[in-house]
Amino acid sequence: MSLDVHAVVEPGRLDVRFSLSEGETLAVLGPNGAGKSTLLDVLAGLVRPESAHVRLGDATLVSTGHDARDIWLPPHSRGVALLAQEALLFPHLSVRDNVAFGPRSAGCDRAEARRIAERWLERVDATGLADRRPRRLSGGQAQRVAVARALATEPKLLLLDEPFGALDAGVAPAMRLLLSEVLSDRTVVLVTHDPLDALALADRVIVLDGGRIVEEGATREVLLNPQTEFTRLLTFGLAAG
Ligand SMILES: Nc1ncnc2c1ncn2[C@@H]1O[C@H](COP(=O)(O)OP(=O)(O)OP(=O)(O)O)[C@@H](O)[C@H]1O
Repeated sequence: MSLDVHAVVEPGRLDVRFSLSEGETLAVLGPNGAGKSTLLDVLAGLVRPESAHVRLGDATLVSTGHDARDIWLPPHSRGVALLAQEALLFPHLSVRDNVAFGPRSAGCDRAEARRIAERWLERVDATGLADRRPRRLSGGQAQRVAVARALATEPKLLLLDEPFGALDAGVAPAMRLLLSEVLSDRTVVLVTHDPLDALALADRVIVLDGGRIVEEGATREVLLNPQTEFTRLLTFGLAAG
């Protein structure tokens, strides 16, 4: 689904306008406090902007501050899934039931939800983990299950918040490869501190600072021709590769 965003949250916290075509991945970069998480929270429905117009495909998710007819879709009605830094699996459910939870909540019967869960566990190479409880998973395994859980709901928009942030450096490349496979043709907003994530996964990049977009464009264009000090430092050495 295409995404059109105009959102203003508190003075200086966020003031952005951008569009994303169906099937594109957008990486959001920026220094600490730039507004990256606030942007994801607005899209997920966890923060109410003062003024905003957010459309996902044909659906208006938020329209506030424009006229008397405010629209505010609650998080569960948006078709938006958020994958956070920590896997945040339900500890009392097996891996299979964690992944089946979304399809069940969306109205699938038990057998259908189980089939969907098993298909997604296979996609993320976690079939052998299906009967385990989350406490018996490594960080990398838990994050793969979290990817399956997020995608099993067939979200129209997937939000990724530092998806490798809590993983050991040795595990991150395998996760990056997995995501590059399962994210193709999906509409995705990815917050990251790592330019390699952007290069591997994103079609386009925006750089935020002080809540505003200070650079935007095709991934390579932005990363190889940095216009701000932040991006210059972040990508130092990339051009040589
Ligand atoms: N719950 C909140 N209420 C009010 N202001 C907040 C809240 N959370 C964050 N802020 C402020 O909003 C601004 C943007 O913060 P945000 O967490 O979105 O930045 P970020 O780019 O995600 O940073 P980081 O990389 O450190 O996670 C900051 O000035 C921050 O202090």
